[in-house]
Amino acid sequence: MADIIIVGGGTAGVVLASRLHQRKPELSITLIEAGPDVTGHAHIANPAEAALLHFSDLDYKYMTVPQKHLNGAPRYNCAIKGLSGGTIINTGGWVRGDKLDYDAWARQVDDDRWSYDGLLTYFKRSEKHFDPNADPAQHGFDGPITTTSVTSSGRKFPLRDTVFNMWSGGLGLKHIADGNNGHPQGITDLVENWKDGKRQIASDTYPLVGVKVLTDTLVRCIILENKVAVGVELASGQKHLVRQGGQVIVSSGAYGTPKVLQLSGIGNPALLSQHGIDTLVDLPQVGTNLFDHMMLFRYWRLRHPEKGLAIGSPLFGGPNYEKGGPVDWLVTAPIPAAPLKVALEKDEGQVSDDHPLLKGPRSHLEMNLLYAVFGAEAQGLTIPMDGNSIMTFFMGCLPTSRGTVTLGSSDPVAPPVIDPNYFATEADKHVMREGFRMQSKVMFDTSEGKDLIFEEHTPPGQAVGGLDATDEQIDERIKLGASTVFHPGGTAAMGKVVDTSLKVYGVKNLRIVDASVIPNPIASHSQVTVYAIAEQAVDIILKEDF
Ligand SMILES: Cc1cc2nc3c(=O)[nH]c(=O)nc-3n(C[C@H](O)[C@H](O)[C@H](O)COP(=O)(O)OP(=O)(O)OC[C@H]3O[C@@H](n4cnc5c(N)ncnc54)[C@H](O)[C@@H]3O)c2cc1C
Repeated sequence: MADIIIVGGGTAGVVLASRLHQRKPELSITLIEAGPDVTGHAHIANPAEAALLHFSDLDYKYMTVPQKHLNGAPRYNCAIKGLSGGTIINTGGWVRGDKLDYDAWARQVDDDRWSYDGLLTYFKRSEKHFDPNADPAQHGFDGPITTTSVTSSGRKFPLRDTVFNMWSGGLGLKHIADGNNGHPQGITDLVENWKDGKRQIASDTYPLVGVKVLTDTLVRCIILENKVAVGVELASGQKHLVRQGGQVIVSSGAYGTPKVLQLSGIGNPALLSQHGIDTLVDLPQVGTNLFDHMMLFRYWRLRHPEKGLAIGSPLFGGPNYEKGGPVDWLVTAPIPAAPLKVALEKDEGQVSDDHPLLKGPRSHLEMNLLYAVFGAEAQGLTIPMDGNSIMTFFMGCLPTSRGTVTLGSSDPVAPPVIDPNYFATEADKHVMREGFRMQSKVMFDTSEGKDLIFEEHTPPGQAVGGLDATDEQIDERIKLGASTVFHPGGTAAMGKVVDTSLKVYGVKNLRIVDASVIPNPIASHSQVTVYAIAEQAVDIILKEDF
């Protein structure tokens, strides 16, 4: 019998298992992962090959239910089945986000361990920061995950200065030297967790030697005896038990964790009974509160592609170009509070100026410009990656739309029913329209943009997205083309499903450690937060229980 069983060997599960073993080798830890060990897989080391993993055997290939506010169309939501989880496919953006979001989280659950300062030790513990001269109060230099910036990798893209001037001239934003110190608003070098241009999956950076790892092993449910977790049952029917006083930790990701809980009889009785599952713990918030970041790509034809400005041109290439993404700058911006307040009031009734999304200013939008084109077919466009075009991206960082993850069946192999309810609120619509307009301004209304861009590739049947685009025209573009940034969270939220020590309410010896515990969206990409949650969980578990 194990001391600890971890369900899900993804990002959080691997960190937990590795660190718990490192800190207390006498603990017997079993890590159970539904997918395979991907060591040596052909398409993983090179980040540029991630596209080949989408819709592969490593992808759960989730589709959402038809999205009411996106023309009734479902959306593809990739999630990875394999030891190391999302780190097998993710884009490597290493983005800590905004201090204010973590501080709001801590205030909401009344526990400073989840504030920015409370998590800082763990942000630092996970990283080996690329700049040895960076502020040691903010950065770690001997953690497992090597980070790199555009500058530190030696990439020098031809449009670097032009694009900087577009963002700063168009939006009035300033350069910031460090975008990962909790104050990201401005224009900063993109930071990624590539090491010499290669992917670092969680199980490479956090070794699992000494941990009992079961791969290709799907957990059906947690075994509860009188509301105490005593082990897990596999889809095969086999059982794995923890010793008395041992612990089960669910780290199955924002889609997998609520599914495992619900299959275990922990959830909303009305929903569980639809699948013949007896409710053992009445916890209706399980699987609610799903949030996700939504984004829109836009595509732009270059005026002078012969200068070799983008991937596909034979002239685009240079020292170290393979060391990271074809991007220079990450841009984080607030939006004006007054019109956002009007939108929020349509959703929530009267709100005060102290509303969490108004006071700050908060980091509402993230944007960048890529010297590449991909994904255009989702908007009905055919744009070859031949160096003639580039693309931009913007993401609404603090969505207020909330959705659900529920069971479609009591069969553990069946996918969960995912309804992110994208674009449901007036506030989200307002923020996305602002993002669209900011990009139009940068591309059409700065001297650098006018020199650079010949025209936008407008999706068929859509109005040209010029400076005078109406709300309705922008909404149509978003309904057609918006998609996930693959940052689901919140489905076993702290304060709703788990307490601030990550313990499931109403159950003994059961914790959750993964993206599902984050109570509200963070203006970041989620891996930094997930690594920090797992690092902090190790301290909490060892202090409180072992
Ligand atoms: C395509 C893509 C691009 C991304 N890009 C970025 C990026 O650039 N930057 C960034 O910060 N973040 C990015 N992310 C998000 C980031 O990778 C995730 O937020 C993070 O990996 C989530 O970690 P997790 O531990 O919560 O879940 P996961 O890493 O998803 O791990 C969950 C694991 O649990 C396993 N599991 C589920 N159910 C069971 C079960 N019943 N039994 C056994 N095992 C089970 C799964 O197979 C999986 O391995 C991206 C994600 C994707 C999919």
